[in-house]
Amino acid sequence: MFDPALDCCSGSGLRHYVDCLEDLHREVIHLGATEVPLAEAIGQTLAGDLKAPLSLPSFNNSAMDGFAFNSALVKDAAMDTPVELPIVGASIAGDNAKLAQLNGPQAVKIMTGAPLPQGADTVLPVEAASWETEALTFHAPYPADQHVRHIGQDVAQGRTVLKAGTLLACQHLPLLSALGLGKVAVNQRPTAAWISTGQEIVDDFSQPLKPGQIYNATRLYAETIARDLGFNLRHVVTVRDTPQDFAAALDAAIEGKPRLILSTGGVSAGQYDFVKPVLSDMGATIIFHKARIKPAKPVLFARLPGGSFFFGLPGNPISTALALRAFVYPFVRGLSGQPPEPMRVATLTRDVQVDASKTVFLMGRMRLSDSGLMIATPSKRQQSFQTSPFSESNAWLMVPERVSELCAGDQVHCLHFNPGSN
Ligand SMILES: Nc1nc2c(c(=O)[nH]1)N[C@H]1C(S)=C(S)[C@@H](COP(=O)(O)OP(=O)(O)OC[C@H]3O[C@@H](n4cnc5c(N)ncnc54)[C@H](O)[C@@H]3O)O[C@H]1N2
Ligand code: MOO
Repeated sequence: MFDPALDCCSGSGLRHYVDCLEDLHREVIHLGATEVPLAEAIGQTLAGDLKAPLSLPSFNNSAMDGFAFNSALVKDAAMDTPVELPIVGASIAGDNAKLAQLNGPQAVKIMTGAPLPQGADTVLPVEAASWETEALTFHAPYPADQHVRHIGQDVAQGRTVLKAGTLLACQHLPLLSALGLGKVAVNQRPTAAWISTGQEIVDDFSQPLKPGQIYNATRLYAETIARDLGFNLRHVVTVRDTPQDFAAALDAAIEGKPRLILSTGGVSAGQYDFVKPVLSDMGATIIFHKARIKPAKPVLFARLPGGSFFFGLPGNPISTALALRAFVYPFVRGLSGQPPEPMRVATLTRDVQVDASKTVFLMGRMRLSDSGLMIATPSKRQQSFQTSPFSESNAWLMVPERVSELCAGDQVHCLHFNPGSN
């Protein structure tokens, strides 16, 4: 007999998304900092403020190929009283012989980036100079401080150049490289193990499918998005969906002492949905199971006896992707010492109707309109087995509980698939 209280789709008795986020937040343990080579630090967050160990530039130097001299020497130059400065040498970038020094009325040839000789205060570009091999001739005064790049004009030594928590990206590399920072302290990223479950799942794409089999739609996605979601996937397996196979896979994963173990499938209500009983048998603490959301309703979060955290991601590919983005990512951010992610807001381009009994995440596309407004268009197809609308989308548009309809022009909160793409 149909019992509305047990109706899987009614949402009653399931945990509110916001309560799940609070549960996750409560379990967060800050993993601390680690020093990594600069190139590896990209995509990670700084553990502390980064101070400049040297000034940039670290010496006064020329911004042009030309001649360096002291402007006071030519202050009285005029057409009928020209001033000649003998050219006594050259300052070349990287030539660390002796820093050229000017003694009295002299000039030196100087190359872009070469140190400004002592006694010089200005640079005349070669195209603007009247010169022969031996001397420069001035028929007019020339101002001080032309084409000179001063010590610290980019960065002063000791200055905080990047704040703790900054997500390091490629644009930081020229600065950090110029400062010679070969290693930087970043917040540790959690390590993770991934267990795909299901006897129907085939990982080898060269293998023709037998009746009832399907290719693994989420393993490669997980392996690839892990970096952007802030964790290092170290151990990846696919196992049959029996309690014994899953328990063995879990034991093997635990041996590697990952901070996170993520599995797909087996968390719903069917007879093969063995994840929760296996976890309970091994003494895990189930922190939540099933949320008032769509998709990914059966998502499960637990603490394992050895100290790892476990996420049971629902097996439908789109549910797996949502659970990774909306549950695993906020937790990983916390582990890595980052504050909660501010959600982005966009203007809907069309009306949507949703089930108001749950928080609904819609696949869609966010983009800047021609007028510079962030707009979001939900896909017309939203089923959790549908990988093709997902492939056309770049964000989840979140419609909170108790909202059954949003209209074109309304604001909607969005989670970009790739959190680093802001
Ligand atoms: N009676 C009920 N049935 C279902 C409920 C429910 O509440 N009552 N919830 C549905 C919802 S919602 C979801 S989501 C799924 C989640 O199920 P499981 O996590 O237990 O996952 P499976 O049953 O193992 O698989 C579901 C579906 O996804 C396919 N799958 C699994 N892994 C992969 C993979 N790596 N690549 C591609 N496809 C995958 C699997 O073949 C199934 O079709 O349960 C609903 N059922
Ligand atoms: O939550 Mo399931 O993800 O609706 O298909």
